[in-house]
Amino acid sequence: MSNDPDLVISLDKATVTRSGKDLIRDIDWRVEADERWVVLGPNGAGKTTLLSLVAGRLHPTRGVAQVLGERLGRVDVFELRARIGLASVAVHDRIPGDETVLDVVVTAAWSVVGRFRESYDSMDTGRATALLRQFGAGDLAQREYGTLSEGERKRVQIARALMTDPELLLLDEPAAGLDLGGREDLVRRLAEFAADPDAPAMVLVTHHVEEIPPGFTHALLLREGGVVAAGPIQSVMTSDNLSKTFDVALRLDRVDDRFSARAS
Ligand SMILES: Nc1ncnc2c1ncn2[C@@H]1O[C@H](COP(=O)(O)OP(=O)(O)OP(=O)(O)O)[C@@H](O)[C@H]1O
Repeated sequence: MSNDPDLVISLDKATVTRSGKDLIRDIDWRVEADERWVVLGPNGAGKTTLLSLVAGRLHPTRGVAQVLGERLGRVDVFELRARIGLASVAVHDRIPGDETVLDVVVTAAWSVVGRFRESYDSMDTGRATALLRQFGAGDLAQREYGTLSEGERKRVQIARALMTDPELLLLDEPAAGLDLGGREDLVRRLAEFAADPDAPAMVLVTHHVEEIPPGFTHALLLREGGVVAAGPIQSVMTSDNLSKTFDVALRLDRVDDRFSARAS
């Protein structure tokens, strides 16, 4: 086991098998504290499975998975999960629709400390409000979560994931379902956040190269449960690698730190 304190994720030949099928297979992956990764791949490639693994929601069937220095399968995942912020549809499904947005964000802290409180600490409320503002959802604090649009919910989920000041932030398709203006606004906010040296290590899953925020440092391309390429974003994000990943001839363009792709 590595003792490198900056190593946030360390997978060695990690494999997750369900119903006789390898959903991800022999994944070797290292993520350091100051890195911001994008995980890209087509439908069914295993992106969500990989994210669930590093979120401590799954154990590897084979191989070794270490997150924040703890080996999955050997550690109390409840404590580990408290150190990880996860924004995903799975989290959304557990949020009651009649809860106010502010409650949705503040209660992330409660579940971590594992105690019930009748009223908020003003520090919690202040932090939640600041996070909602940071991700463009400040005006929504008093709304019922169930009444929000998909794009609005995504912003609230990110604020909730950050409420506990996690050491690792996992974002599952944060821009999915957003309109063009909403996507561009969120990409800009994520880019600003990624540039903050105090921000946690990040892993962002997406299908679309347009959703990669500038400043993201590394990319992992997945196809059929295996890694096509992984490493610094400049060397991994090529037309060749992208074509292999999506199994279609693609041309990748990069302008001002933003990517776009089309069939070639
Ligand atoms: N419990 C399970 N048993 C069998 N197959 C499963 C199970 N869970 C997921 N799969 C399959 O594993 C593959 C990888 O799923 P996963 O959700 O990780 O992919 P993904 O890259 O996130 O896909 P998408 O982009 O469509 O969300 C898919 O083909 C899926 O149908």
